[in-house]
Amino acid sequence: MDRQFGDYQNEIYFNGLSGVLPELPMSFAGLERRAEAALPPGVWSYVAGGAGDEYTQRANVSAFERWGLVPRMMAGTARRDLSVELFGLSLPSPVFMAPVGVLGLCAQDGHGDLAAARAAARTGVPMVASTLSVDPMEEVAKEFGTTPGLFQLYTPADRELAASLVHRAEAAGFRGIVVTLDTWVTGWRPRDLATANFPQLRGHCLANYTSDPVFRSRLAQTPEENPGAAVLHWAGVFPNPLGWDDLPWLRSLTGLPLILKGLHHPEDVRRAKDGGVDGVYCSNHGGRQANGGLPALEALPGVVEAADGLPVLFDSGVRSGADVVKALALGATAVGIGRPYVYGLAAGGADGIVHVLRSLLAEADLIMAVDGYPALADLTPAALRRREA
Ligand SMILES: Cc1cc2nc3c(=O)[nH]c(=O)nc-3n(C[C@H](O)[C@H](O)[C@H](O)COP(=O)(O)O)c2cc1C
Ligand SMILES: CCCCC(=O)C(=O)O
Repeated sequence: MDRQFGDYQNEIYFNGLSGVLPELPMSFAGLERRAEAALPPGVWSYVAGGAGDEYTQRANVSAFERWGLVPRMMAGTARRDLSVELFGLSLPSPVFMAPVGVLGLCAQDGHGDLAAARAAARTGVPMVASTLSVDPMEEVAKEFGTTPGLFQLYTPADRELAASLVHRAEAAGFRGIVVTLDTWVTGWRPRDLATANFPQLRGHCLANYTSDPVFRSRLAQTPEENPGAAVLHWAGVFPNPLGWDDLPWLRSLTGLPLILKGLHHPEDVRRAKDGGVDGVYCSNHGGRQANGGLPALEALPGVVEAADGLPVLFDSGVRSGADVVKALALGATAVGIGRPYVYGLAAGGADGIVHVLRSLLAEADLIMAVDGYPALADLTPAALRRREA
């Protein structure tokens, strides 16, 4: 993104900033309210909720308040450059859509995965498409346009099925495989336990499995004939606690960039690096898996140091352009947006996602302009001060 200072104000007030819709809220709090009103209660509580009393989920967000960018003046920021090279891809900005299962259920037409892919095409913001989707990955990938997409793998215990999912992603044109390590079993999520509706929610998001030749070959009847048996079979192969011994096998599955999601400990980052991954992804799954842990942002500097030059993706708690800038300054190569774009989807479909992404990027760009950091390379830990609690 290369913009002239002042563009946003002119566009927003006089012409409308492309993609930013006056009828949708500009604040995260407003979006949250709009999404809650738009979604069925069970879907809302699934998306908005987290593990335990949601302390970690809240701490992910408040962790950003402890950091502040130190403004620099007369820094020649009339033009900024947010473009980034990642895994050999040239991206217009260092922002991506984090993988979200059940996206399909957050769209009025039931096709939220396709909506997110269309938003990726319109904004250049890549989508990491979840294994758990309403539409099969091949259909999702068709909507990406020229924006690259990544595939997020939940690694089933059935290795042939895992290989099939990865090879389908390669064939469909995905440009990287993100293996999520922290959700081989679902965390303690009181809101879902109370509504007890999440098995049904996930049952709707198994298109990547029910369309898979290996998965289908394991069933006595087709998923169309006996959907219940297909869901049960899925529930049997989903839980798969991977060990470091599995990394050579994972690595052997694909020549695409391989990224491990859920890493916090520097020792884990070093093991991943030694195992030949192309990137590490620091995330605590938005506080949905284990409560009581530190905010993901606290782990980021240690992950960056251990990654020692390997790209570091980050998510968990990013709610604004200011948060994006802070995560970049703490060393993230690219920053994942989670719940905000899901709320945009619920509020306004693909247009709602574009609205959220464009607003976030406009704010990040303006902060770089106003605070005197014209390039991503200028955003280093030295640009930040930490406020004690
Ligand atoms: C409703 C929902 C579903 C999610 N599904 C997945 C998923 O399928 N795969 C995955 O790796 N992460 C999943 N995540 C985690 C996100 O990728 C990301 O780590 C998280 O949303 C970041 O936290 P935040 O949204 O609070 O910023 C999901 C998150 C939400 C909110
Ligand atoms: C089994 C987990 C499914 C999707 C997910 O990752 C989430 O809800 O956080």
